[in-house]
Amino acid sequence: MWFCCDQTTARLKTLAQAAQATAGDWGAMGWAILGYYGEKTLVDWHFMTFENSIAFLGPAGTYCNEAALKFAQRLNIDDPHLVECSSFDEVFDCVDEGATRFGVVGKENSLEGPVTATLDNFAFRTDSVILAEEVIDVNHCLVVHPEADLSRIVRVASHPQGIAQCRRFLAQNFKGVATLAVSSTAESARMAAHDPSVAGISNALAAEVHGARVAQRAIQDNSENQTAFALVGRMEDSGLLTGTRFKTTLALFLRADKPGALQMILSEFTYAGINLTMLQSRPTKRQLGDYMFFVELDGSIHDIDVQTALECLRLKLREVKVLGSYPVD
Ligand SMILES: O=C(O)C(=O)C[C@]1(C(=O)O)C=C[C@@H](O)C=C1
Repeated sequence: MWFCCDQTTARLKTLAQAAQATAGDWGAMGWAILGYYGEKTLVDWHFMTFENSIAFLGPAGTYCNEAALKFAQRLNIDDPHLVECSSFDEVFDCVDEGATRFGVVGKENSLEGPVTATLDNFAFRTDSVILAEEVIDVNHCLVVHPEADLSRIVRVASHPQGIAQCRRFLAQNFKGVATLAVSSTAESARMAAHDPSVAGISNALAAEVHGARVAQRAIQDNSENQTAFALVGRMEDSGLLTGTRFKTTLALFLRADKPGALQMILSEFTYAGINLTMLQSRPTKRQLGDYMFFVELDGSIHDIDVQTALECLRLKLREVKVLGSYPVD
């Protein structure tokens, strides 16, 4: 059921949550914003089925939204019920609390590296796992109010990753202008559409959805800018998607910090002939100087060589947590 209303997206979210609370056993209400035109919002209102629900970083038009639609296609979900969240933490909460079956979070960017907040969620907060990976091309635009004068911009807003990926452009074109970190790139487009003194960094779709104007395209420091997103879900759903190429992501916790600990880990992968695609150390959050490692490798936990390496590591480490073993195409 579609309808057009004169409510803001924030107010609609409150209404949708109230409807969900009263929906009871016969299913929750779901809704998706199809377009936002000034004060009017075109809404697709439906009964949400848990099976088709995907939480993503909103509002509409984020790169995460693009990834969620690609995952829906791979899952053969024709009418995904997309649930908008304001952070990746909230996406994890949706899946963990059973509000949605799936969630989509940023995992790694080709310019800025691993999304550490996502890795930390997997290592320390959630029992959900990575079910699949989808790589999205990131083409940032400078987006402004339709009547904005570029010389009067006093703030450039975006997701911290968006700002970091356009550092050179900002230094050359907005020297001395303050930057503002907001929850997503599309949120910065929404802000720009309402305030001529604020510019946003987002894709062209977000500008169109939220009523902003694209002032300049391709402003990222490197044209080869891509972000890998993870489909997050319960362990029971791993294996739902199949593919020809697999990756496995691990969180490795040492028994004790000692010389050669990292070399010992790496040598297990070398002996098993496994190619690593990412290595990241992160604080264990127990005490200063205490670190654990995230490792991503080519292969599946069903491969004999991966199983061999994991068995050896389990003998030597305090914990080997498999964050997911999933198809990448
Ligand atoms: O803000 C968005 O549009 C997002 O989907 C988040 C995100 C990220 O987490 O890195 C995704 C891609 C870009 O790298 C910038 C921001």
